[in-house]
Amino acid sequence: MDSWLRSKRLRYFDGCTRQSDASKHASGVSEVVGEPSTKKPETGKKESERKSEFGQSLVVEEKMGDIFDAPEYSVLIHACNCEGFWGAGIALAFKKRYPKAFAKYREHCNTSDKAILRGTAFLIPPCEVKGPKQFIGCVFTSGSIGRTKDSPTLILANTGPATKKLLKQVAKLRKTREIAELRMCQINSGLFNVPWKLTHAVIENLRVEDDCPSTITVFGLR
Ligand SMILES: Nc1ncnc2c1ncn2[C@@H]1O[C@H](COP(=O)(O)OP(=O)(O)OC[C@H]2O[C@H](OP(=O)(O)O)[C@H](O)[C@@H]2O)[C@@H](O)[C@H]1O
Repeated sequence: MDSWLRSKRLRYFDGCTRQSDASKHASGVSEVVGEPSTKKPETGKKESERKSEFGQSLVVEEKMGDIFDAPEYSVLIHACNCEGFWGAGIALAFKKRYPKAFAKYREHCNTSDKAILRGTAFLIPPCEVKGPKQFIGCVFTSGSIGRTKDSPTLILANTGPATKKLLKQVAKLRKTREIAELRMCQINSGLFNVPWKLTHAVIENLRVEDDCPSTITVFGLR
């Protein structure tokens, strides 16, 4: 693809920072993200080379394995609805492992304006009395669940802004807390029914501010 056109498209993604933007432009997103990324992973580049006056590109590293098998004080990221349910899939596994974090997530949903939750993020500090101490990173990629979940187009439009906001929250946290790893599951690819390669393309095309983590490791079971 013509590099100028490609850079315009990437800028379009990064520009969707509010739900209203995401909704407004959602119809154009599937065309962009439906195209498999031709961009080579930039893992070979030095961090300084990936940085520019516009921030840095995000590197997505993929590994096979269990997201929960992480060192303590890692950030574990998963996709959430805005209704306050972790009722199935990996969310249910989070709820069982981290019930107090679930209570914080539910309270956040219940006390927030649902109209603006989509495309945002919520970082929950370790709060369990028992079990491993982990930060839980919630990215709100769909308003609801089941048959009323958002369309794949809208979920993808929410994913970029939500991930960027989470990384910004991690950047702030890193100033005062030690963080071991940043782990994400293959968000949106199960119950939200969005092929992982489309979400992957959105995330790896993000540009983040220089103080944000520059690498996300995605753990998949297949
Ligand atoms: N231990 C593990 N380590 C690594 N990867 C693991 C894993 N266990 C499962 N996976 C994979 O993790 C991906 C996500 O798959 P999921 O279907 O769960 O999540 P999603 O992001 O599509 O959808 C979110 C909504 O699902 C929920 O349920 P409710 O809507 O509440 O009913 C929420 O509340 C949200 O709303 C799939 O690739 C799984 O193979």
